[in-house]
Amino acid sequence: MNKEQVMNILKTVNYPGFSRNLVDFGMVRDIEESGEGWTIRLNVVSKDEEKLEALRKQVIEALEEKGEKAAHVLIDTKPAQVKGQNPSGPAKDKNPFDDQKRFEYADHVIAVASGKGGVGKSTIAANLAMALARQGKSVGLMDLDVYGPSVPTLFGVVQPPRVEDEHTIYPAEKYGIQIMSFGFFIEQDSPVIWRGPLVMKLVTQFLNDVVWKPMDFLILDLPPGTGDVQLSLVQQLKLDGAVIVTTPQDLALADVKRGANMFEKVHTPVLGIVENMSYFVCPHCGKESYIFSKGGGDRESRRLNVPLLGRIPLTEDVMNASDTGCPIVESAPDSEPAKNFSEIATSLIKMLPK
Ligand SMILES: Nc1ncnc2c1ncn2[C@@H]1O[C@H](COP(=O)(O)OP(=O)(O)OP(=O)(O)O)[C@@H](O)[C@H]1O
Repeated sequence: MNKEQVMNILKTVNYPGFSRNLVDFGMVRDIEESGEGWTIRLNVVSKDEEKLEALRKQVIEALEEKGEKAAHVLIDTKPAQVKGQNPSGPAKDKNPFDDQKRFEYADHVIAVASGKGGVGKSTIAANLAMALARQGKSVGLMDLDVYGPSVPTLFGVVQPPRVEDEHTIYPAEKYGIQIMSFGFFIEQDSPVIWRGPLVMKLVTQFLNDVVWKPMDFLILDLPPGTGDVQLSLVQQLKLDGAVIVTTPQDLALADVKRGANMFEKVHTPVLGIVENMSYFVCPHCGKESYIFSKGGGDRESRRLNVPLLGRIPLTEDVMNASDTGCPIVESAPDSEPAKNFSEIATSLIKMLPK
């Protein structure tokens, strides 16, 4: 057997919890043969000894199944050196955000964020992408919500991205939007704790190894919250700005401030706030009720001195549209929520001229 054939065997070994193999993840560093058998060197950034041991076992078993012997499976757990990076690390007095890279395939990159989960961030990101597309913009949507990647469901994507090799991945496409999502690569019931070490690797791949068509806007659906994961994600590339999604309750609004602070740390302007589930529209009589509270988004936007880009009502139709894989902007473009999304898109286009 030669190295290429061993590499093919390693392609059958998925990283625990993921539907992607070690080779596609770029974890295989070296394959060598000695009199004793094969020595496989992997690079896996993880401190979870139990998982690393399970991985070693999987590699050994996969080789044995094909009649080959693995003499050593060596796993380097230090982060791999990124090409072109100074090996001694950044100079002490340098601002780390000076290294943020511009994403070369999009004129503008906008992050959609929320201080906490469940406020409808992904619904907003998906409909915003659609609303921009309906105004003639070419759009990509990158779902980086490692905890609950929902973009494939929101768009009803059945055909996942085509992975030609480790460095050639074609994004999925639906309603003219280019789509990449953690959801295409993560097994649904895999423990969240296993996902952490791979987040940055996937983001790097989404940015460098995906064959994107040039686009006007790239929308990032960030994971909810304002912790380290979010911070390191937005550190990866230069954003034009962020849209913070909130609901009108005071508690959710407190998170808006945290979100704004996070973006300030990475020198990213907050383009505005979107208040979701602002009011309830009765499906029978059309009456509007402010079931949470009224005017919270408005107050918060004035306090932070950023625009309130728009309010989206809580309606059955918004939810049903998402559940059936066709965002409301596409399924009912004349509906009130769709019109509100369209106004938000118009504001963003004005804020970010070509
Ligand atoms: N304006 C709305 N009207 C009715 N339902 C909505 C609205 N916005 C979001 N939803 C529903 O609320 C649920 C949560 O929405 P979504 O997944 O977009 O939230 P999220 O903030 O991205 O959540 P996560 O914590 O998973 O990131 C979904 O079932 C969605 O259809």
